[in-house]
Amino acid sequence: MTADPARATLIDGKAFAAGLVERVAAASARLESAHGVKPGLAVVIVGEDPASQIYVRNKGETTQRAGMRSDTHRLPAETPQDELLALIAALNGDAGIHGILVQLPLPGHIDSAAVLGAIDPDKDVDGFHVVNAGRLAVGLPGLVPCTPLGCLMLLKSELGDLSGLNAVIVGRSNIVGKPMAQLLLGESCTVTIAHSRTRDLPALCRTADILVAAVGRAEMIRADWIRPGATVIDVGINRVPSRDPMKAAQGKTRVVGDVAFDEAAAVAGRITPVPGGVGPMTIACLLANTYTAACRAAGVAPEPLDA
Ligand SMILES: NC(=O)C1=CN([C@@H]2O[C@H](COP(=O)(O)OP(=O)(O)OC[C@H]3O[C@@H](n4cnc5c(N)ncnc54)[C@H](OP(=O)(O)O)[C@@H]3O)[C@@H](O)[C@H]2O)C=CC1
Ligand SMILES: Nc1nc(=O)c2c([nH]1)NC[C@@H]1CN(c3ccc(C(=O)N[C@@H](CCC(=O)O)C(=O)O)cc3)C=[N+]21
Repeated sequence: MTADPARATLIDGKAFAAGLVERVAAASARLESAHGVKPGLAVVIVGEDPASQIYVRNKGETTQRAGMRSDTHRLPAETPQDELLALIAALNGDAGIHGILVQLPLPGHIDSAAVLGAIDPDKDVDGFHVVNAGRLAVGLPGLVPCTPLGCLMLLKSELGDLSGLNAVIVGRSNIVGKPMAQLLLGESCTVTIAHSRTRDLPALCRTADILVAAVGRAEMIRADWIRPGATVIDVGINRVPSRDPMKAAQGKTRVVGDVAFDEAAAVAGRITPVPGGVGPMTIACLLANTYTAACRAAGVAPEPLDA
C-alpha cells in the first residue's frame, strides 16, 4: 500500500452553517421577546424547476429550525408577469414579511430583471436588487447575496485576515462571481475575475491563494490548476450520473462541484466539499439576512452573528 498524499483540511460548511442558524435563531428569539418582531420570509416559486427542489426543501426545514415565519407562494409556470408583480407589491406592503426571495430561474416569458427590481431593496434578502449591488460596490450597508456572503464567512473563519492575498474567482455572474469579488476586495485581497474568455485559466488559477469556483461545469478545475496550500471554495452544484452504472441507467444522479475534489484535495491546503460546503451556508445566510432586515425594519441594531 502506498502512503496517502497530503490531504487538504476539509472546510465543513454544513457544520458552520448549523452554528450560524443557531445564532440566528437565538438572536431572532431575543428580537421577538424584546421588540415583538418575529422575522418573516416569503419565498416565491414560479413553476417547477426540479434542480431547485432540494434548495426549496432545505430552505423550508432550516427556516423552521430557526423559529422564523416562512411563507411559500407556489405559482403555476404560466403565471402572467403582472400577477407576479402584484404578489411582490403585496409582500412589499406586508409588515410581517421582512424578506422576499423569488426563486430563479423564472420561466422564459417573465422579465427577471423587472421582477427583481420590483422587490423593496430593504426586503431583498437575496441581495440581487441593483440598489443592493450598488451599496455593496460603494461600501454602504445593504443586503449582501447569500452565497458569496457564506463563502466570505468560511474564508474569514479559516484564514482570519485576508488582506494582501491573491484571490481568483472563476465566474462573473451577478449572483455569485461579481459580489464575491466585491466582498474580497473589501477585505483587501488582490482580486481577479476569470470567465469563459479568460486566456490560460489554469495558469491564472495557480496564482491564487484563494480560488473560488463558480462556473457551473462539473469538476472543471483540476489539481494542477491549484497552487499547493491554496484555499479552494467550490460553489458549483452540478448533477451528474450516479457512479454505479446500474443506478445511472435508472437515471439516478449525484451532485458534484466545479472542482475535481479528490485530486484537488491532494494539493490544496483547505477545500470545501460538495455537498456539505457552500450550499448549506447559502441557506444559513438567507436566514441571517432575513434577521438583519427584520432588525432594520424595527429600528434595532442587529446582533453580530459571527462565530
Ligand atoms: N452553492 C450554492 O449555494 C449556489 C450554487 N450555485 C452554483 O454555482 C455555479 C455558478 O452559478 P452562477 O454564477 O449562477 O452561474 P452562471 O451560469 O450565471 O455563470 C457562470 C460563469 O462561469 C463562466 N464560465 C462558464 N464556462 C466557463 C469556462 N469554461 N471557463 C471559464 N469560465 C466559464 C461564465 O463565463 P461568461 O460570463 O463568459 O459566460 C460565467 O461568468 C453553478 O454550478 C450553480 O449551480 C449558484 C448559486 C448558489
Ligand atoms: N433567488 C434565488 N436565490 C438563490 O440563492 C438560488 C436561487 N434563486 N435558485 C437556485 C440557486 C441554487 N441555490 C442553492 C442553495 C443551496 C443548496 C444546498 O443547500 N445544497 C446542499 C445540498 C446539495 C444536494 O445534495 O443536492 C449542499 O451543497 O450540501 C443548493 C443550491 C440557491 N439558489
